[in-house]
Amino acid sequence: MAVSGERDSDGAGGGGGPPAGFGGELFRIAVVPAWLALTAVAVTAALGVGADLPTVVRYLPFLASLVVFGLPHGAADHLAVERLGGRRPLVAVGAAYLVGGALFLAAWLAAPALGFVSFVLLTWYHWGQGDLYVLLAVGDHLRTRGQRLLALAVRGGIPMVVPLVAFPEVYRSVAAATVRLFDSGGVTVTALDVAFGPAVRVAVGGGLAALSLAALVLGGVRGGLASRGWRVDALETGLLWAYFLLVPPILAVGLYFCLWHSVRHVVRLLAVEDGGRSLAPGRLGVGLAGFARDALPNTVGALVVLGGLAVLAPPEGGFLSLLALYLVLLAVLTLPHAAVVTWMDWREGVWSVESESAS
Ligand SMILES: CC1=C(/C=C/C(C)=C/C=C/C(C)=C/C=O)C(C)(C)CCC1
Ligand SMILES: [Fe+2]
Repeated sequence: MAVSGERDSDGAGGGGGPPAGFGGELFRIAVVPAWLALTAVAVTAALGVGADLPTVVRYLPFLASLVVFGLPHGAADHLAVERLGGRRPLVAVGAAYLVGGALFLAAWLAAPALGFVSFVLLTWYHWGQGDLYVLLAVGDHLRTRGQRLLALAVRGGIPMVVPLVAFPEVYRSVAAATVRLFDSGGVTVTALDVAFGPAVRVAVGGGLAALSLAALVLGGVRGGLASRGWRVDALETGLLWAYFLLVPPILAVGLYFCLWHSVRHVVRLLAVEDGGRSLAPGRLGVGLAGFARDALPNTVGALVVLGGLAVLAPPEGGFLSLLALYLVLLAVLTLPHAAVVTWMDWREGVWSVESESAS
């Protein structure tokens, strides 16, 4: 695996990578179950079963994410930094959350439409980096930094762009609801209207499709079509495209957030914690219980911040407006969380390649 092997003694930006054997455990625990779940939902949607799904069902994954995997997945960031040998983790991570979160909130207050766009771009980066780590753990077809950047762009882009291509009305209503929290006149959402028109949708959808193909062609050339990494990549890229094209987006993004992105991150944290011992068969329950304990205080803290946000930007009532409020919370938390994960990536050697001459 491209970033596997022993972690450097100081680990600083070195070619550490996921602990040995992590790829196999990650695959068994986090990767395959998510494939099965998302495939089942996509097939159900394709068959038209559940076309008239009650509204509440579409919102259920986001509701569940308040306590299961979603919101808690970032709540142990300070421990991850500590376990990877970062100095003064509580102070550093606490400051990142306070300063980063406050800055992002200020941006939402000053320019809500810009806040929404920045949030989508931030999620694009963060969900892309999450998948890049997993791809490096399960295979070795991403040999160069350029390929890794491309993989990040494709994997983060699918959940953010494909719903815009397939369900522009829902996308627009989510954007409008977040903007309305801060601007009751609703004037500023019209600034985004061009993004929901056919020209932009065809351009970004076509662009992402081209990037997806380019990433897979490059990966196939470098790693070989029979390599495990390439096969996983190709299967996941195809699955995610189909899933986000078919499944109503609030349901699709909510399920992806809980079952795909967050589960992968939690498994990464467990691997970092004890070199993957708690991922062994029969020990997972103990590992997950430990994670739940670690994440509990900050998850409760995040829920308190959600209450504070509700006072600052009162939702209108109704599921959409409540989701909008929750998305603002996620935005404010994701900026520092993505910064922490970027540090973890650097520490674990995600961007170090054996020889750039190979690129
Ligand atoms: C709900 C939803 C959207 C946005 C969701 C986002 C941006 C979620 C981000 C969550 C994060 C960053 C979680 C932490 O890892 C879209 C695509 C605009 C439209 C469809 C419905
Ligand atoms: Fe995350």
